[in-house]
Amino acid sequence: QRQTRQQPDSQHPDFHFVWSVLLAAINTFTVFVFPSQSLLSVHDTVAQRDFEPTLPPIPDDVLDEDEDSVKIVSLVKTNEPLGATIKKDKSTGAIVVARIMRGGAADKSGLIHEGDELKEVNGISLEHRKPKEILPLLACSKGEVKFKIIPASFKEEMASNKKKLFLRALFDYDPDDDPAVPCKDAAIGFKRGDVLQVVSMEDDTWWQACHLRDGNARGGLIPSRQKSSRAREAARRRRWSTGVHGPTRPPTYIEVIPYHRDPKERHRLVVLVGPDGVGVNELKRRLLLSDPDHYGVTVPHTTREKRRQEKEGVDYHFVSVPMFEEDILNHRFIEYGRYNGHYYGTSLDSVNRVMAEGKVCLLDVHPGKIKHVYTCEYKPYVVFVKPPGIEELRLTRRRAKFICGEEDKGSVRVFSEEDFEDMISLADDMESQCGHLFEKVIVNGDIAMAFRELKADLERVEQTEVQWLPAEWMCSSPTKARRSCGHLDSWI
Ligand SMILES: Nc1ncnc2c1ncn2[C@@H]1O[C@H](COP(=O)(O)OP(=O)(O)OP(=O)(O)O)[C@@H](O)[C@H]1O
Repeated sequence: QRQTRQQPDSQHPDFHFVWSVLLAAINTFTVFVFPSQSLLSVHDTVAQRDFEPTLPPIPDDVLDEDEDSVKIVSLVKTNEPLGATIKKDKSTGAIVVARIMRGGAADKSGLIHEGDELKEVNGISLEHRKPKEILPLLACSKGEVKFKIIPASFKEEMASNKKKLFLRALFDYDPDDDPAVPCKDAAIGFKRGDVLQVVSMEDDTWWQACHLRDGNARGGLIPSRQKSSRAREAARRRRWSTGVHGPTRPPTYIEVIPYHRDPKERHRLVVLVGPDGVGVNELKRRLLLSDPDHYGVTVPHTTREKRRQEKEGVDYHFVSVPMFEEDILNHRFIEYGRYNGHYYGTSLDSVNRVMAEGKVCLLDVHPGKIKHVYTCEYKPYVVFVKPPGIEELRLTRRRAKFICGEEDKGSVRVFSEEDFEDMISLADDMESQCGHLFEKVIVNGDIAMAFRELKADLERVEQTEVQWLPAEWMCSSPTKARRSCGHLDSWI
């Protein structure tokens, strides 16, 4: 609680304000004004006796105004009129202060302004009332008149907050390498993954944004979505002259919003994706071994017979074909398939089970299946495991063996040159089609280095105070959606 006393304003000698500002958790503040000389002397006596003004209690109902900042203004009625007019806002139906008469009581108090929304008078709600019904309420009140208002200034601030737009860049940008930038000094560079606050989108081709990491950084030019999308499309065409990559536009920015994880909340789901044989399983295995109490993996479902050494719920959930098919129909699988005549699949329930144990669930799926968990419920942190260049693949995988696909009936063999080429080409496809979903890219050259980088990154994510999540996840919650979405498509 903060208390200040203001000296009588020399321009308005008949007014003296005693301000009691109660700062409540939701930015609610209460202002009381006692506008008369006689009241001033009475109050001074009280104040001298008590050594400090006593604070009036916070009205109980103020805290219910979850979303808005409410101001309570108490005016002691004199013979003087308030000196304000009110009207009904046509678009919202709210009662707002239309005019403040110069020199009138409202003007002198400095506490009621044009555009302020009147919510209540003396505890009576003004909702659905016409202005002419409100005037008698004021006329019949005696002594103190208490107004509950939403200040226009706060409404403006809220409106501007709603427009705050944060984007995560999905590509690296260096103005020095961009011949099209109108002024290199006015532009800012960024790396894929950086979060930028967009401050102006007035120009179609060059937006203004600042880096979030540099506190009070100045805004600089960044290529707009339209601009960067075209530039990246052209670059991609230069790399692949054939049209094999289809018409998908390269991702540019994704709209994000801040998220503070409560320690009581579940951990984010960690999704590992990459082309076959790149090392997703190897990295998952190493993570599990490094901290089995902290990391967990899903138990798959299968319709094949249980083998003697296998345990139900540990190696697999063994289920019948009709049960499996029912789960397919009920969309309970993130991914499923048939192998050697049997069904295998990873269910959402198995993910939930690991997460409910308080563990970080490690899930590896085909990138096309990420959509099943791309929600606020799972808040997936998607890591793309990428192969290094072909030289490094040859060097690092000399002794590695991998399990081949269905055609070879699961045989184990060493990598061929063709495997390496396929791995690189598949990784390129994945990146161009799903790159906007990847929050981290790990190049798996040296396995020990890749593992260290992955582990450190996952720890960093857990410890980071503010994480930036795609705004589209929050659209399922109406309150948050109203705050964060609506001004742009979620990924742009
Ligand atoms: N960086 C690396 N250096 C050397 N060998 C590696 C490296 N990463 C993985 N391997 C080896 O490559 C083989 C394939 O790896 P892994 O099984 O993890 O691939 P994967 O991405 O899970 O593919 P799949 O889903 O097809 O099994 C394994 O023998 C693994 O030990």
